[in-house]
Order: sequence, then structure tokens, then C-alpha cells
Amino acid sequence: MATSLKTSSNFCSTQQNRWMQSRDLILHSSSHSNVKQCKSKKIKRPASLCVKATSSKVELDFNDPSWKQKFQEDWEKRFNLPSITDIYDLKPRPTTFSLKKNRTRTGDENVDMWNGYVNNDDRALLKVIKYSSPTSAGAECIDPDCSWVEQWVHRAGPRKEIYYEPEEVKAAIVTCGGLCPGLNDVIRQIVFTLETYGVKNIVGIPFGYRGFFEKGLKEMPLSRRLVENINLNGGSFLGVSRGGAKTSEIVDNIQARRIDMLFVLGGNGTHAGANAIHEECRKRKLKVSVVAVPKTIDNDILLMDKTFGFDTAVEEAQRAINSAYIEARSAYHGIGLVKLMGRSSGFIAMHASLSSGQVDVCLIPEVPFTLDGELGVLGHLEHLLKTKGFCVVCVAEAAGQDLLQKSGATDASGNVILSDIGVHMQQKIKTHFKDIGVPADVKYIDPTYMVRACRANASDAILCTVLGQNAVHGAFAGFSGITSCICNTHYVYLPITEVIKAPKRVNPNSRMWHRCLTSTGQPDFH
Ligand SMILES: Nc1ncnc2c1ncn2[C@@H]1O[C@H](COP(=O)(O)OP(=O)(O)OP(=O)(O)O)[C@@H](O)[C@H]1O
Ligand SMILES: O=P(O)(O)OC[C@H]1O[C@](O)(CO)[C@@H](O)[C@@H]1O
Ligand SMILES: [Mg+2]
Repeated sequence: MATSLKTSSNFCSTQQNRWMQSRDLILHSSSHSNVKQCKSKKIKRPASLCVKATSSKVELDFNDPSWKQKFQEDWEKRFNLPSITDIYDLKPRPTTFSLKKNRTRTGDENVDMWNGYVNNDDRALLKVIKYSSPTSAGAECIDPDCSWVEQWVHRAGPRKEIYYEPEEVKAAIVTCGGLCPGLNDVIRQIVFTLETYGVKNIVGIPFGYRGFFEKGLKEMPLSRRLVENINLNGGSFLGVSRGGAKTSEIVDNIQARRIDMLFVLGGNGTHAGANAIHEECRKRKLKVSVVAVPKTIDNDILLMDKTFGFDTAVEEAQRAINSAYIEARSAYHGIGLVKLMGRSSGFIAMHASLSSGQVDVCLIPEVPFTLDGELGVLGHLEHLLKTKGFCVVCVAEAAGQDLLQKSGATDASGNVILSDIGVHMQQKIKTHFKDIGVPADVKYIDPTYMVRACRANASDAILCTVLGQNAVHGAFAGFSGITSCICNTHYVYLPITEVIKAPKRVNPNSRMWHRCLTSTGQPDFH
């Protein structure tokens, strides 16, 4: 396969990018499917794309009849799951995770064939829509004709054979980054599942990656009895932290503590850290499985349907919007303004606006806007006060950063600290209506930590259960450097490298954003 793929990215040209921009639907999809457009010097028409592989950039020539096959071979390579068997010649043993007791005797002779395990060759389809044109809403295209190409990913779940002796395993769990509903549900399910396999030595690492190197932070022994009820509360039973991740020190500590399996719960940053730990373990030839579970209220991790905690955050955010609506509706010329979290993506704002049905203006970082001027937000608010008497605005915390002075500061993990768009808008709205002599009663709600410090709702609790259990199955199957997630409604494992390439963002050409616009009735603000 390698010989059939060129590995140059030099052909990517600005000219070709212009072609891409004129077909901006493809441009958007390109970031999602990690496909970069480029121009082959040999080809006149814009029919060549650069496909960025994990470690190299691979160019595909769409005039070559076998381009699909080449794309798929590259895809297979990129989505192959790293395993401890890549570095060790290991013999598997039959699993200790028994499903037999759940089997019903039906008299059907096939029942003896049934085993309930997932085969390593099982796959789930990542994309199920066949777009007939790059201009179709939300189209995700690989080639200029938007051809259908199967993109398979590895199915998650228990395997019939495992690569660890459960009695000898020491498993550790760590929760990193900011809080998120469902952390305790995942911890609990990991412990339950490990015990079902027969693992006796399970520990929690306190306060994120910090727990690996901060003196005085001791690991916490975990058991079913101890974690049985932790899902009844929000937060993390183990504590969380940002910053301070030094991979080599962490791996020294993993070695010193003789940890065989590490379960890492966190967002983009945590996943990058987990992958670095996995790589370092591999470099040192350690038989350690590092398995991540994607957590973040922001829902900004690539390729997956959603991260756990997102649904709950949306539900909580919706309550804030409802309060803003009630305040605005009850005041003379009331304007309710709600700022919602989302470091680089507007998913919470978009979904909470959609679910509440009470928002007139939704502002997200992916869609630029102006406040002043004929087409600005303020003019539209004037119109809303005139026509319906009140209005509700929902703004994502990362929206409109171009309108504000940059703080230049970063948090302990290196994430940019955003300027406060909520406070800025509150002041701008007040000043604007004062200046034009129209009374306006502005009620500003910033629910920040309330949307993430709560207990998981029912749908998140189920997602956490499945992801937590699958994380353990993945580790016993010998995989490492993977994440346990949901793609296209199916539970799968993805290599971490594929999900940390960029933060996932709302596609302004997607049906969902257009549904949001239909719901709010807002015009373009620029
Ligand atoms: N590129 C990286 N390589 C190694 N470790 C990292 C990297 N980025 C972040 N980390 C570490 O991962 C941990 C969590 O990162 P971060 O604070 O960005 O939260 P996150 O996992 O992205 O979750 P959240 O959604 O709450 O922001 C921190 O301890 C941080 O030091
Ligand atoms: O104040 P903290 O804990 O650093 O986290 C704030 C950030 O964390 C998140 O909740 C999750 O990434 C973001 O929405 C928000 O920007
Ligand atoms: Mg992050």
C-alpha cells in the first residue's frame, strides 16, 4: 500500500484552496474528515486531494481508478487500533468475562454457536449518508464528485480472548481537565467491569495527572462497595486538575506503581496526554494498556456523536434559558441574555437554544457576527422589542472574541483564557438602548459551573455505562492508545491520534445549525 501512495504535501496550493472555498461545503467537510485539498501539477482540473495520514500526508489522484482503494487502505492504517501485541509476542487466554449465564435456552441449535463476544474483525460504519453533490447540506466529501466511500471503524466490546491475567492486573483510573457530569458513572462502571473480569487491585489516581507526580497525593483503592453510589453525585470522586502533565514523570510513576491498565477520563488535552503516555510506555516496552473515555460538556472531540456530559450540560443550560425567558417575558422591554460554556465550539449554545425553543438570537464562535450597524445584533434586538416586546439571546463563551481585547492569558493546561463576551454584550445592549432612548430591561444570566457540576441525566448515565464497560473490554483485548466512544449510534474504539487532530466545531453549513436558525428566526449578523 505504501508504495502506491505518494507522500508529498507540496502540491497543496492556495489556488486550489480557493477552489475549495468556492465550494465551502467541501472545505468544511475537509477539516472533519481530515482531508486536505491540493493541486497536482500534472492535472489541469481540480481533481486531486491531499489525505493527511497519521504520520504522513498522502496524495490521492482522483483520475486514478483505484483511488478509493488507496483511500481505504490508508484509512485502515490510520484507524488500526494500537495493541500491546504490536510490541510483545503474547499468547491470549480465554476471557474471564463470562456471558454464559445470560444465555437463554431456546431449543434453537444455533444457541450453542452464540457467544456474545465481539469479533476483532467486526466494524461499524462511520458515515452513513451518501451525498449526491458537494453542495448537499452538510456534505462531507473526499473527492470533488463527493463519491461514496466506506469508512469503517472498530467495534467495541468484550472479546473472547484476553491478554492479561485478571488476578495479576493492577488497574488505575484518573479523571482530568474540568468537571463534567457522568465522571462518577464512568469510574463506577470501570470498577464494576474490572471486578467482573476478576481484577482485585484497582486504584484511583487523585486530582488528574497531578496525582502521578505531586508528593503527598496517594492512590485510592477502589472496589464495587466503595463506588456503588458515587453516581448519585456530580463531580469526580477522584478529583480533577489541569496542567502539570510531564509524560516521562507520569510513566516513571506508572512503572513504580506497577500499573498494567490506565483508564483516562478527559477531553482533548487529556487525550493528548493519554496518547503521550501510551507512546512513552511503548518506547519503554512496558506492557501497559492506556484507554481513554471522552469526557467534555463542550462536545468538541472529533468523529464521535457526542461526549458524555454534553446532554446533561444542555439540559441544565436550558433551565438558565428558561429563567432568562421568564424574566424577559415578564419585564417591560425585557432582554434575557445567557452565556453558555464551550471553549472553542458552540455546541452547548446551539443545542440549548434548539431544545428550549425560547431563544431569538443564538451566537456561536463558528459564525462571526457584528453588534453594531445595520446588520448587527443590536439592531435586531431593537426590532424584536418593537415587534414582540421582549427577547432572549444565547451566546457561547467563545463567540465574538474578535470583538474583544484578548487577555493573552492561558490556564495551567495552556488553554487560552477567553475574554468575557457575556459581560461585554450586557454592557453594549444597555448602552445602545440608552443611547437611542428606548427603555430596555436587561437580565444577564451566566450559569457557568452549574451546567457541569451536576449529576448525569438518564441518557448520559447510559452512555457512561457503555463507554466505561467498553474501556475495560478494550484494555483486556490488549488495545492501548485508544478511546471508547459512540460513532453513528454504534459503540466503537478509535485510535486517540485520530480524535485529537483538532477540536470539533459546529459546521455552519450543517442542517443542525440551519435548524437552529429556523427556530430562532434570526437573520445573518454581518
Ligand atoms: N498536548 C498535551 N500533551 C500532554 N498532556 C496534555 C496536553 N494537553 C493537555 N494535557 C494535559 O491534560 C490534562 C487536561 O487538559 P485540559 O486542561 O486541556 O482539559 P481537557 O482534557 O481538554 O478537558 P476539558 O474539556 O475540561 O477542557 C492537563 O493535566 C494537561 O496538562
Ligand atoms: O474554569 P475551568 O475549570 O478551567 O474550565 C472552564 C472550561 O472548561 C469547560 O467547561 C470544558 O472544557 C469549558 O466549557 C470552559 O471553557
Ligand atoms: Mg480541552
